[in-house]
Amino acid sequence: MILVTVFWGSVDELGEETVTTVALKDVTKVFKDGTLAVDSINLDVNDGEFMVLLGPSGCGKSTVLRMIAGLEDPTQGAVLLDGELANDLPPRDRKIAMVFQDFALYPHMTVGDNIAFPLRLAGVEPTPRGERVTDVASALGIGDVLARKPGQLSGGQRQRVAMGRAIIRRPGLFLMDEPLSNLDCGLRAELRAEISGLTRELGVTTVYVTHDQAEALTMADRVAIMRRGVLQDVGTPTQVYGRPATLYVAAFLGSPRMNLLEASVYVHLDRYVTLNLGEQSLYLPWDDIRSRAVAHYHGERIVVGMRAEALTPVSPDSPGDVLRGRIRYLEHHGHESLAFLDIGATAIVVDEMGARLDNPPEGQRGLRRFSSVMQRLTGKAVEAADDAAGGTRTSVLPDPGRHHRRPAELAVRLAPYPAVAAGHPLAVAVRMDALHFFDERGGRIDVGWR
Ligand SMILES: Nc1ncnc2c1ncn2[C@@H]1O[C@H](COP(=O)(O)OP(=O)(O)OP(=O)(O)O)[C@@H](O)[C@H]1O
Repeated sequence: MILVTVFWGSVDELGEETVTTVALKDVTKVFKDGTLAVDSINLDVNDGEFMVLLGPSGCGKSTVLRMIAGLEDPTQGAVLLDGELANDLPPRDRKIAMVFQDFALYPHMTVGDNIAFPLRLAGVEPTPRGERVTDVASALGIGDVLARKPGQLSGGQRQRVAMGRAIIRRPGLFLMDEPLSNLDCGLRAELRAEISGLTRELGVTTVYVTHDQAEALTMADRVAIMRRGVLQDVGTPTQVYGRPATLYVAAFLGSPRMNLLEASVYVHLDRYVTLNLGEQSLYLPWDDIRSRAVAHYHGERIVVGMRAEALTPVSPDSPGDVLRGRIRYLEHHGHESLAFLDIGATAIVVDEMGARLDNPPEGQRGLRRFSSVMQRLTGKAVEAADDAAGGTRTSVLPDPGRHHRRPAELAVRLAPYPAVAAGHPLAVAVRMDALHFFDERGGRIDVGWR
């Protein structure tokens, strides 16, 4: 573990003020060839925060980072650094340090000279420069390779040198673009702990780009999840994992992936809401506050999400919220096994293009019709439901792209050496409070939205 005991504030090595906060206001980037890379993004990164931009390849993460660095101009919107409009500020005046995926070290210079380079450029005298390099290198665990050239280093060492060069001026804002993606798995895990430890210890604001959810969830104070230029969700790892704002985020985060099942909704007023999954149903009790929000979809299809941790194997005759099926196949992962269960349901597979249930167009009319029936029947209850749904549905507009369906294979966690095998029947208790609900556009159906 890297230990740095000096507190680094918002003044850099040369005593210059540094930037510590970033705000993006309706930032859009359209490239010359017409590619819409970033679509009206709003994001605040707070002082000292470790913000991770997460999303698949091509979703626009690097373009966001490059706009913060000043390497790309936004087509529209404002990039604010410490609250000041920075759209026209050249990169060198932004007081930001950046680390890239390919390290970008000078091959002909020694490690020490590489790390010292920003200080040399700024005219710092050799003696203080040398002392500073020694401090930083020993903090990064590369004190013994200062005389080597980058070509004589391992990938992990090269990445540490790149970090050293970036932090030597004690920046207030640190941008990192997939800094670990060229490293092997074990080293990535080691370095991600080091990087997040180091940046926290330094109190430096960090924006970190990755497509690796494990990196995002373990390192971030907050994660911003992007898809095709659109920001889908922003929150702490617990928030985005525990209450994903969109179907896409639900499908993207977690391993095994969240089970996403198509369900038809039927309301039995004052009793429960039936979630018909095909051959089996789950029942959301009416006194569960979420049933009011789900009830809006009476007669329609929604998506019910359940992570493997919401499912516990039970004996086949167990009462309550239980799904029964047959094991299609097992996957052994050493510390656990996963069983994939045929339960006679339909899975929604969210592909890169998007997710949408092709509800009949009259679906919305059905909803309104149902609401008015509810209103007549219950009066107040509908107002509450309306409030809940209106006030809590996410404002994110997921891209209504395509999805596909296939027979569901419900992922269930089992012990490492389970007593069951493919073909065996299995029953699982469902933790109803751990279910997620999404509408036909991929937006979350919820109450008490964060
Ligand atoms: N200079 C450019 N001209 C045209 N299109 C570009 C340019 N740079 C990037 N793009 C496009 O903009 C979109 C977003 O690219 P960006 O590099 O920001 O994605 P990313 O999420 O960082 O992906 P990756 O993880 O693969 O680096 C992609 O469709 C990409 O092809």
